[in-house]
Amino acid sequence: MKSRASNGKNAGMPLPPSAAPDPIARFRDALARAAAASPHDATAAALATADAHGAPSVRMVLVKSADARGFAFFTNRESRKARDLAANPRAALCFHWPALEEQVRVEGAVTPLPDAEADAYFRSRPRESRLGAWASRQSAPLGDRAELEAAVRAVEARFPGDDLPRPPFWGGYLVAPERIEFWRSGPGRLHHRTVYVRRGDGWEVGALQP
Ligand SMILES: Cc1cc2nc3c(=O)[nH]c(=O)nc-3n(C[C@H](O)[C@H](O)[C@H](O)COP(=O)(O)O)c2cc1C
Repeated sequence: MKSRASNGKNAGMPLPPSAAPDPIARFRDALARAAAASPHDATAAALATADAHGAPSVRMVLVKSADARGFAFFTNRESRKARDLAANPRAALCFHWPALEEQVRVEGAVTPLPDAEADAYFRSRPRESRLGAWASRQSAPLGDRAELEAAVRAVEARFPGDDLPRPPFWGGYLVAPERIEFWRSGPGRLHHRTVYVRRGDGWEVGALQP
């Protein structure tokens, strides 16, 4: 079977400036191109964490911002990923944009985002999502679905108005990148890989074999 990423669609296309000194700007450019190229949410990324014993786990998250500080996502702070991050505050993100035949990998240390930022983002979410955040003890075992629906009704009763505050167990995390790799497909699987490694205030840029 021919993989989507092997058809050399990007062959002959000018490479983005591989020596671009700012990988965050390059990421934002790629994200904008991905958002324009496909109806799928381009901010979706696989988030890999590891527990105290180094055992990895991975799941998708939506990366809500990427700037000089890092890549931000929001979640339940008692979830499995949050427990991993408490024990081992490092993570990796992987974005894949099939329409572009591009991938971006990010690795770095993780810190919780300030509560004020989590409050601001939580307020921007639809009421249903805010109710769900309150009702779900994310990653805990679920007896049956009715249990969850009852939890939603209990939250609705507790907060009848539109003013639904952020649950204390819900918040954001920031992955401060130490390494960012841009991959794009090339002909004959001779793909293009450019890696940026944090060096002090700047970035060291290099190429990797495909
Ligand atoms: C496309 C996509 C985006 C998701 N975004 C988030 C997110 O931003 N935050 C979150 O907590 N879970 C998100 N999820 C659910 C997670 O993948 C995961 O099921 C959940 O966070 C529990 O993971 P954990 O038990 O490893 O902590 C998303 C799932 C998908 C498929």
